[in-house]
Amino acid sequence: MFKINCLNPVANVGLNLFTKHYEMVDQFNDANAVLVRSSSVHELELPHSLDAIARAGAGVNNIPLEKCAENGVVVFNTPGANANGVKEIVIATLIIASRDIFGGVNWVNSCKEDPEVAKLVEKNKSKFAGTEIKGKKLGVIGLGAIGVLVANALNKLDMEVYGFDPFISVDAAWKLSKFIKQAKSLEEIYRECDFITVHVPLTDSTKGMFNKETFEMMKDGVKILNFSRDSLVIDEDIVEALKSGKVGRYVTDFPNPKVCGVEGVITVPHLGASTSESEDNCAIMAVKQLMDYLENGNIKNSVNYPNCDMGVCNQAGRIAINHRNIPNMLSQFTSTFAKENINIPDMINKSKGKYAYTVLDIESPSTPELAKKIREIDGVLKVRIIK
Ligand SMILES: NC(=O)c1ccc[n+]([C@@H]2O[C@H](COP(=O)([O-])OP(=O)(O)OC[C@H]3O[C@@H](n4cnc5c(N)ncnc54)[C@H](O)[C@@H]3O)[C@@H](O)[C@H]2O)c1
Ligand SMILES: O=C(O)[C@H](O)COP(=O)(O)O
Repeated sequence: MFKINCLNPVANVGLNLFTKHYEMVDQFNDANAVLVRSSSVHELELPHSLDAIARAGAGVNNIPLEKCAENGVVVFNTPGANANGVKEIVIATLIIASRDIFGGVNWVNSCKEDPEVAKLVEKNKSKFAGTEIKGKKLGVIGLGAIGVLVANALNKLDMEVYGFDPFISVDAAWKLSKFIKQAKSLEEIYRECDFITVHVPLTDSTKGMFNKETFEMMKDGVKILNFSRDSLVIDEDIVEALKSGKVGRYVTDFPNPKVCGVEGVITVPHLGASTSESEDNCAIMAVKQLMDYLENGNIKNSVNYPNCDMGVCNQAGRIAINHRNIPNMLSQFTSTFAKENINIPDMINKSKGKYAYTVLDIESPSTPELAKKIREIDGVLKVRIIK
């Protein structure tokens, strides 16, 4: 029986995929696998029972990836599963940011008792006039699952779109419209664009990428959309830039006390992926990935271990080993089986950075004694008996 803990509510359509071999548990400490959305895992102690964490979503900055890898805990996310939800809210708020729609709506609400409201509207509407997005330059930073959809969609709405992503995947490049202009540097985006939308993960290198110096390079009145992560932007600097008029509007999905209520800021309560379609997609993908890992040892869409697919085991035994990516591991594994006179008809070994993963199919059922012998090899982080 596999024990599953949910740190956040996850859509039922995903949870319903768990079979009778799974049990939902309330405690993180009892779990073999955990489903999470944006709750932080950083403060939690990882129990020995824990084999995997699946982030039903894209961003994994709420999970200690290295600590998990060191403990043989595979972390998954669900690439692209909520990208359309984010694309749609970016389009909506980009248009909202180009006109004073919220200002106008709030003003009309404040006139609701006035019987002359219709006349007042016609007299005052010019105060809330804006500009169209057609023909304006949009910079899309990060051309992954979301960035590509955003770039293509807003180009179809007649914006002149510039994309920047030095690490663009082949897959994303295939999906990108030929009408998207390739910016050679971030500076080009900053200098050229009327609107800038950012779709990169929060990492040490992207943290604080929007700051005093970068705002100075931008066009006066530039409108910035952040549906990625709070800490990509230095709050004090953007508040200053809004006050001076350097930045015209700042749309953020990550409200915090420094930006809430500041004039020119449009705060959205982290709604990018909060559509039933995105929530369902993420839950289904996360649960399927967890089940395949727990039942077969296969890894798909992990952010701290390599992908690995051995299919379903049709041998007597299967053993899965999370280990360091260092010399001489494979020979130690195979010689352990050789000493027991156990044949290995099939195996796979993959690595990702400092970590590696090996799955061995063997001609006799795996035993706890065998697993213990493998676990004692220096560099082994976790051993699981799959069969
Ligand atoms: N607001 C929401 O609800 C919501 C929903 C989904 C994702 N997100 C955030 O959006 C981010 C992107 O999501 P995604 O699904 O598109 O991820 P993704 O991994 O498909 O794409 C990220 C892209 O950013 C690029 N990149 C990385 N560093 C870069 C840099 N310094 N400059 C330019 N490009 C860089 C990568 O090459 C990749 O193509 C997530 O990491 C998450 O933080 C937010
Ligand atoms: O990274 C993500 O996928 C988003 O920020 C969505 O987060 P959520 O699942 O908490 O809505």
